[in-house]
Amino acid sequence: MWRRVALLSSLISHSKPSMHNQGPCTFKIWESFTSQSEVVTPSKAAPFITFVLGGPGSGKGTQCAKIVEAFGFTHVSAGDLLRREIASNSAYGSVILSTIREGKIVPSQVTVQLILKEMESSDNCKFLIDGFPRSEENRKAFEQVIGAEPDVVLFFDCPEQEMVKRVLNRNQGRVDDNIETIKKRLEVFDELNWPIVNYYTQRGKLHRINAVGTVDEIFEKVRPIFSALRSEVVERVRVMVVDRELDS
Ligand SMILES: Nc1ncnc2c1ncn2[C@@H]1O[C@H](COP(=O)(O)OP(=O)(O)O)[C@@H](O)[C@H]1O
Ligand SMILES: O=c1ccn([C@@H]2O[C@H](COP(=O)(O)OP(=O)(O)O)[C@@H](O)[C@H]2O)c(=O)[nH]1
Ligand SMILES: [Mg+2]
Repeated sequence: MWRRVALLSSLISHSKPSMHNQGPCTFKIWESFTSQSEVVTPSKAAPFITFVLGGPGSGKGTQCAKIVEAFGFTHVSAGDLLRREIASNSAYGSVILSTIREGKIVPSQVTVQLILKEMESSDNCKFLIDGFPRSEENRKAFEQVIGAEPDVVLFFDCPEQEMVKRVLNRNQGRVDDNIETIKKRLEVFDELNWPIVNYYTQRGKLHRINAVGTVDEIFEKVRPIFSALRSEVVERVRVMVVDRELDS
């Protein structure tokens, strides 16, 4: 059974009170992390979700900003949420920091809760989830909690050499933008990314984009994907609003 649940995000000790039932895109969350089902049936009244995959420095964040501007999605960067968690001195902060320093993957439970909390605090119905999932375990945890699969998955495919160059020039003061951590991140990416790519390819959801070229050249490959989806997104938003009105 579907039911609206008090938020998983409330499991995070410092989290603010839930904003669910406030925005037009309030959505239903699967009751627990422990659902046994592997493939979860998507709900019509679910937000429109795009996963944005790609190695470190492949241009995920840069392209997300362009998609937000052109198509009005809300950008949810998993990495930014984790860094915010570190900065806020939360209970998980030190574990997250050491995990990021080592180029490893933060436990799904933490990341999924942060993403859901961010989505639930938004009035929007269409989201870009940037830099997530980073493992099959991430993917399963998210899909079980939200009770749906993403609608679209973008994969920015970029040669390692180019990714390393971009990360080393990023200049955002990140603890993981150094050559030692980048090597580890690339190893982790190479080990864990391909099963996710294969899974969504089989499900007909994956768009592989060659991420070499200028930012604008790459966006011209991204734009038609979202242009083609426009009516589907509009319909989803309509269903979500009707659902909320019926619920209230
Ligand atoms: N197509 C591109 N060509 C050259 N540099 C880029 C391109 N796209 C992004 N960058 C730069 O590369 C760095 C990494 O980009 P970013 O969007 O942060 O990647 P990711 O989120 O995948 O790690 C940033 O400094 C960004 O300005
Ligand atoms: O779902 C996620 C997203 C990020 N990270 C951690 O946060 C780091 C930075 O992620 P971000 O997406 O910001 O890096 P980018 O790929 O954009 O360089 C990663 O290397 C991981 O250690 C994670 O564990 N799970
Ligand atoms: Mg990024």
